[in-house]
Amino acid sequence: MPATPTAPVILGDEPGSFPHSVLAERHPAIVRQVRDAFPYDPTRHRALDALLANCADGAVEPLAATAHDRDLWSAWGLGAHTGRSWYDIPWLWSESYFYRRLLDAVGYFGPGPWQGIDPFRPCKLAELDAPETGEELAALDGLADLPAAEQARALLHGSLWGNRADLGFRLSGGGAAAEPVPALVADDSDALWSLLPSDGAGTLCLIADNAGRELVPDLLLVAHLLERGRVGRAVLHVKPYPYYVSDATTADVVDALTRLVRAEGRAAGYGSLLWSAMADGTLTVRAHPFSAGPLPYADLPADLRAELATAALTVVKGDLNYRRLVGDRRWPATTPFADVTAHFPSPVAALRTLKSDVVTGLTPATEAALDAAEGPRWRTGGTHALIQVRP
Ligand SMILES: O=P(O)(O)OC[C@@]1(O)O[C@H](CO)[C@@H](O)[C@@H]1O
Repeated sequence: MPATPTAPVILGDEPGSFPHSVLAERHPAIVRQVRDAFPYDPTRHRALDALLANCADGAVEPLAATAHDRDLWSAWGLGAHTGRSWYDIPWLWSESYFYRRLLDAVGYFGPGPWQGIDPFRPCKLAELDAPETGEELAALDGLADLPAAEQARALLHGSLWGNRADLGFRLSGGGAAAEPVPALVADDSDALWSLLPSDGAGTLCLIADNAGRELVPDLLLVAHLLERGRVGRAVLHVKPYPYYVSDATTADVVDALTRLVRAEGRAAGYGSLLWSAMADGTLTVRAHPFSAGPLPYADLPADLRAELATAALTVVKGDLNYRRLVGDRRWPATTPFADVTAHFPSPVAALRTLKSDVVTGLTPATEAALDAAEGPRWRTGGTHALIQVRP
């Protein structure tokens, strides 16, 4: 195994593959869903219809000359990809740019009356208001009598499996499937805990994924670690604008915290703790432009790299962040996780349910058992999860 392994970058050009289906089916479905979610005006409808026609069959179009982030996207490869089919360029790039174009179509970047209106907010709020969220918060009270290590484990698993609640995934996947066996295809959780300094002074960075029913357990985990003095400070990285349907933005953090403080019992306590932690700087929210960029984390910009380098541990949540962490490539599943994350500036833990083909760090026996039991379905079904750590 070379020190820096490589594998072909995933494109969306293979009919019948999962990436192809996302471009050909999921993206048009998302445009239709967004068009129905708001009483948009004729201009917005025309723009959404144009995107609908373009995204499944057309070529990548440039941003307007006046776009505030045109230089950023140029630096991220827009010039090279303009005019090419959405299917023939890196899938990660196509997907990210699709969401950027969708926000253009709904007028998110303004100027105009739709500026700043998150087209996915109704779905995110519905999740926070769902009875299941209330049940999960109430279940927190039942943890109080457990030994500390078991409480921490339960909250870690809550955050991990919270990743299954992904609205984009549900659009085409039809919801979570039956309980997986084995559920965890890799479990480095002991290594994860060992990375938190015993003096409790370390900084935890959490690169968040989805809002709603994933962000709530993420916040509970952070609150628990702060409350127990396992970490001295936490930094929550969210997206600077709506992305991949349900990805968390600062507004979603506010909604989730509001939901927590209005809950009862322990959930409310954790909500207050986090609210105060934000006020005194113990908990910081960051929304770096790169967080919604189309590139892998190997290409972190210098400022974000330097910031993450100060963390005792960075927890990277979710499927997309996993793809960006290890590189969106056709890795053999047994490629060592440590090799493909060697570029990352701090010790790193990936918490992810499997919703795309990319996977690394499996043992040959685990891969063979999964293939034998399910064929390729285990890779994308969201029924399996992993906790992988590179110290
Ligand atoms: O990052 P998340 O929320 O866990 O998952 C994002 C996701 O639904 O979107 C991609 C396909 O569009 C896949 O990587 C994955 O299935």
